Amino acid sequence: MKRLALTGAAGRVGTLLRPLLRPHAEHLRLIDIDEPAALGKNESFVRADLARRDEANAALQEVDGVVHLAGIASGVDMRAILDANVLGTFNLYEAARINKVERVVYASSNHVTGFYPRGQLVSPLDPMRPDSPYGLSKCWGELVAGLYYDTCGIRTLSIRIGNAGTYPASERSMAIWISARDLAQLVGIGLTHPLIAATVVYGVSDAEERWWNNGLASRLGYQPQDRPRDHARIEEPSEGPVALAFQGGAFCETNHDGNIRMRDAEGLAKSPETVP
Ligand SMILES: NC(=O)c1ccc[n+]([C@@H]2O[C@H](COP(=O)([O-])OP(=O)(O)OC[C@H]3O[C@@H](n4cnc5c(N)ncnc54)[C@H](O)[C@@H]3O)[C@@H](O)[C@H]2O)c1
Ligand SMILES: O=C(O)[C@H]1O[C@@H](O)[C@H](O)[C@@H](O)[C@@H]1O
Repeated sequence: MKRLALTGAAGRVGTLLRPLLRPHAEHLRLIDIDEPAALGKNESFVRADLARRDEANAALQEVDGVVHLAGIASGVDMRAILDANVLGTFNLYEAARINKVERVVYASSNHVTGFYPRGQLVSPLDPMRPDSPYGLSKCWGELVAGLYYDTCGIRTLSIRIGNAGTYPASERSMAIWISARDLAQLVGIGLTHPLIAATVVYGVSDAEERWWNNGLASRLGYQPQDRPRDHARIEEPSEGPVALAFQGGAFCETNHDGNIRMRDAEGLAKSPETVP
């Protein structure tokens, strides 16, 4: 790819991805409200708040593809999430349309399906089951991607990233961690695969314990190189009963009354003895 943009470039995942993306682009434009660490030879920085339409439009001028990481990465502050994730992602796609950007890789999240029980193998085709205001905002992002493929042909790979920390730091992350190089491999697929339209995969390395059916990612050529157990440094405290029951972990505890409920794909209540 000639000119690639990376939003949220100053953040944790952006900082991990930059050195892996740079060799594959003639130019990498870093977009963020905060300044990223020292620029490399083929990098430039554009300060932009994507919640502002004019700044988003200007930031995406003359790029061929964009990896969209910018946003609030956790939490329950709905005002901030509405600005950065909901409005920010909408503006990103409007800017892509106006500037004729053909490809987007969208940093979605496992929290789109965080309220599935841990014993259940979930696929991107299963109904969304967000676990928090943050998870809801990521559902929105995936839906926006679909709208912009249907209306103007912008192709998006939404990657429901598990945990992209530098190493797996909790029991939960043993099932959901993705290394930077595996994530970069998925990003590459998203930017180049001819069949991508509005496609959703999970972003996970070669985990022993599987929560997600990632067959679609395999069909697109994804071959994870790293195994969470080879990198694990467990240091996070063990989780409470609600967090332990569901894939989203502690995110599921937001406003949770402590009564664990399950439902089926049709939205009907499951009795506890049929769980999962
Ligand atoms: N870290 C993970 O394990 C993980 C897992 C799943 C999904 N994700 C998603 O990946 C993305 C990056 O996550 P992260 O952990 O690097 O988060 P982060 O908070 O470290 O980085 C987010 C970056 O986005 C920027 N940003 C926020 N609002 C913005 C706005 N309005 N305009 C421009 N820039 C803005 C911030 O300044 C920050 O540099 C997020 O969208 C997050 O939801 C991360
Ligand atoms: O579930 C997880 O571990 C991760 O999920 C991501 O969506 C969040 O951005 C990150 O802060 C969490 O650590």
